[in-house]
Amino acid sequence: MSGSGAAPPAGSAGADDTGGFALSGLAVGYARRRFGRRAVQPVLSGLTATARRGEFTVLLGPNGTGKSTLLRTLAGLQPPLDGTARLDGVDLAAADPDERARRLAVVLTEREVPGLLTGGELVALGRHPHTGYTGRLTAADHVVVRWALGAMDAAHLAGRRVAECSDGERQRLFTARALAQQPSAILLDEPTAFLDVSARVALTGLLRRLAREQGVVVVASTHDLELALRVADTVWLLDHAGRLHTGTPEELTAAGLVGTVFTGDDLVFEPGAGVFTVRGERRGTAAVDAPADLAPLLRRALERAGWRPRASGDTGPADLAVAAGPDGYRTELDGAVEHHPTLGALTRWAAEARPPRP
Ligand SMILES: Nc1ncnc2c1ncn2[C@@H]1O[C@H](COP(=O)(O)OP(=O)(O)OP(=O)(O)O)[C@@H](O)[C@H]1O
Repeated sequence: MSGSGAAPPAGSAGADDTGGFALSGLAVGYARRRFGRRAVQPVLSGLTATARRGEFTVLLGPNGTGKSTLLRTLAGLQPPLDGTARLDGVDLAAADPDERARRLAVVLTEREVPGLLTGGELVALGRHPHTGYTGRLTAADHVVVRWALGAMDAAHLAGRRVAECSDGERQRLFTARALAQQPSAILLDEPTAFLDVSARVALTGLLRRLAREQGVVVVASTHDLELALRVADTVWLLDHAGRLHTGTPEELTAAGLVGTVFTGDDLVFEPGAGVFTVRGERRGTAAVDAPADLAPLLRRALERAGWRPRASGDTGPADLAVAAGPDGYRTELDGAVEHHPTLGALTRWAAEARPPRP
């Protein structure tokens, strides 16, 4: 996904700079008729939050907390059980479909694959809210379609059948279709799910740029926590009890909320580094002496082997001392010095070694 140099052609986005999404006392869930009576199954209730224009808002939460249900409700695809969700003051649940399509693009996880369409034709569908009665694309529409394909690094997929694309390629095309729509707001449900690591970073970067440069409201759910905490302007964090916490990534981290919601028996959140580490057996502390480019790798290898590496600059005593040299790695544990020719050999040794008994 390039997107960086290529500015999208001017569209409707950014026309109204007062708005964004506003949730007020919103309740979302499912209602169905059973034995002639309406049975309501709420998933989330009492949600109050905003997603501003020009900001990249990321929706986080453990499995089954209601992220997709919330996004579908914001998209106007299912009615709220209570309260309102407005985009630029317009209640999308009550708006007519054409009006909604001009304002809002949605990229959901569950979608039918239009098998006979080519990638280019699929992306061109994004222009339909703007093409009027005939549905014919103008030269300006084609420019937008080409831009959207290029922004998602999907120009080479323009002539390929969507049915013959991989999951990741399809994800790019559906996202390009949303870009081609040039909406005021884009909602995306797990947009990075099928993408490789560089495409994930590129897509999140593109979404953030779109928000900033075009004044678009972008709300995306993801399980890609570490990346989300790096790129989001605002986080909507759903906890296990269905409460929605909002703030910047640093605010929610400092309040201990990210750690509380996602830390489990095996996973622990390190607020300073903004990363999750696997909690395992702790063998003891390890001091690392290595060049700056090698030290983080060495620390991570030791940590996976069950040691607790000292932070760089911490010169306090440690159970294990590891020093990188030109011929490999020297370890000193309980007075015994050993030499390990490679990082792999050191890691295997560290996983077996035991700290001195107290
Ligand atoms: N069509 C449906 N009818 C009834 N209940 C549903 C329906 N779809 C989802 N649910 C329920 O709503 C709750 C929230 O589901 P939802 O898919 O919104 O969660 P999620 O946070 O997106 O989960 P995940 O992270 O696993 O994708 C779950 O308990 C789920 O079983």
